[in-house]
Amino acid sequence: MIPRVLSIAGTDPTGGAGIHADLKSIGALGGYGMAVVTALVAQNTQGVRAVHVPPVEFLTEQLEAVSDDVRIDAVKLGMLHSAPLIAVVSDWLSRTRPPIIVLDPVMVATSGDALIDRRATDAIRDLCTRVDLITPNIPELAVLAGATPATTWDEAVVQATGLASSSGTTVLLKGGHLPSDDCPDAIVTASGTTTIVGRRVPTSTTHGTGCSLSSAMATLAASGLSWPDALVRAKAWLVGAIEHGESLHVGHGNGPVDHFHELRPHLPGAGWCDGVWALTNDVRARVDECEFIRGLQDGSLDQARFRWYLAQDALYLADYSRVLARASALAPTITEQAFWAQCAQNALTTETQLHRSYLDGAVHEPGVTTLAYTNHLHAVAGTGAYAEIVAALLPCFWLYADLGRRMVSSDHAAHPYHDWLRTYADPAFDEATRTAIAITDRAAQDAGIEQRARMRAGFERSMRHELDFFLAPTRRS
Ligand SMILES: Nc1ncnc2c1ncn2[C@@H]1O[C@H](COP(=O)(O)OP(=O)(O)O)[C@@H](O)[C@H]1O
Ligand SMILES: Cc1ncc(COP(=O)(O)O)c(N)n1
Repeated sequence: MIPRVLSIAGTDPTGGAGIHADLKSIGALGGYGMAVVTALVAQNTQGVRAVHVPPVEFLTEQLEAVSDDVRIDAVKLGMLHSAPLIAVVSDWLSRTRPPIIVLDPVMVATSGDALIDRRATDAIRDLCTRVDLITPNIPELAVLAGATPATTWDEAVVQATGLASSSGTTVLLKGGHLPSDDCPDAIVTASGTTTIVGRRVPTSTTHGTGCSLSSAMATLAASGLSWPDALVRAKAWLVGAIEHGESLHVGHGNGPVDHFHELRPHLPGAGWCDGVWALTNDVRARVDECEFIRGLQDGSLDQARFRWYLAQDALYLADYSRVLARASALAPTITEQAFWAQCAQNALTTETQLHRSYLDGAVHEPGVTTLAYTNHLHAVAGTGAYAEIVAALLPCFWLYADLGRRMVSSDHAAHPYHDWLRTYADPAFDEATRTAIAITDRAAQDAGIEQRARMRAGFERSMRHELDFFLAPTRRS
């Protein structure tokens, strides 16, 4: 039988928490999801902006529309914003008596914003006595236990045991908020504790984890699993969802988890590069605005500044070529090895030839900006894996191809920077950039979460060095 699970909760228009997370979790664990909305929340991965609570009579209408028609196997209770809403839900629960009720006593969002009003806390405490499982996080447990937030797992177990005794129900104690390297959870009753160990994923994509876990527990219990067995399954699923959250590229704050990661092993992990490219939009907007780029485009750039830039760029390219050669040395296939070797060669010939035609072979010293960028690339090449090296190399391809494509409309045969503009608008350069992106996407797909975090850091750092490189000619540093 497919369990019919009803979430009674608030909304999250970005789809990561509240009823949206609940419906995804219920579906991911094999249930049929339904939802009654308690509150409309204008929120995203960065925080809560506003909460609108429809009249309580309408909450009753929604609840009855479901229970008049559908046999409900489990209910998950999420954000219950105020005491009158809790009274309506409580009354409906007494009348319909669903076989399984899980209460996630949502009080504060991961962003730190309050999600219930103060008077609702007492009503939640009362509701705890009427459900089968309560899933508080550490701060919520402290409120319900009338204590200060636990700072150790043992202290949290004591508080959870007290809550289980006083409410006469089972508590799912969650270790997410404790400052430890692991991330245990436990099923706690007045008579004992079953701890399920878990590893902590080093990520900020944890928006909606509490919502997701509680609805997963409701679904698994409705499928016949005991609370400890349900927790073992839910936790294995959730840790994977947390690990895959970053590849969704949703939002700039605490991103959501990937509820359906178990459905996707067959799909290519395309899109990693698009995600990090979008994360650097602000840096590239500053590149577009800088005096150097504007002058290059309309031809008004001072020739001396351009020559200074080219001298630095020639020095940069000599080092860039060495790092491209390192990517070639580490490439997993002959095709990729040949691609990077060709790029290393191109950096030394085509582009430095262009420079020689402007620079008359004069010798120059690298500026601090040039050194900072090449030091970064050499550092990645020295210690990083292939995936990290290609991610750090990519901004130089992509930014120039993007600029070349957009600036070509200003080019003409008599443009003072015609050669420069033509080089980067060359379709062959665009093609090489697309290959570099495809290689980096594939490398990201094979990388683990920590390596992807390093790839992202290296990509972002290279992009900031690109911006500095365009700012440097104006400062001559
Ligand atoms: N970084 C993380 N790595 C692995 N599991 C985590 C991480 N953060 C939270 N969890 C798990 O997510 C679930 C929700 O935990 P928690 O953050 O404590 O609650 P809430 O989301 O309600 O604040 C728990 O199972 C917890 O162990
Ligand atoms: C509508 C709603 N309900 C709950 C949460 C808590 O989210 P989390 O699971 O991250 O604590 C939220 N942000 N929004």
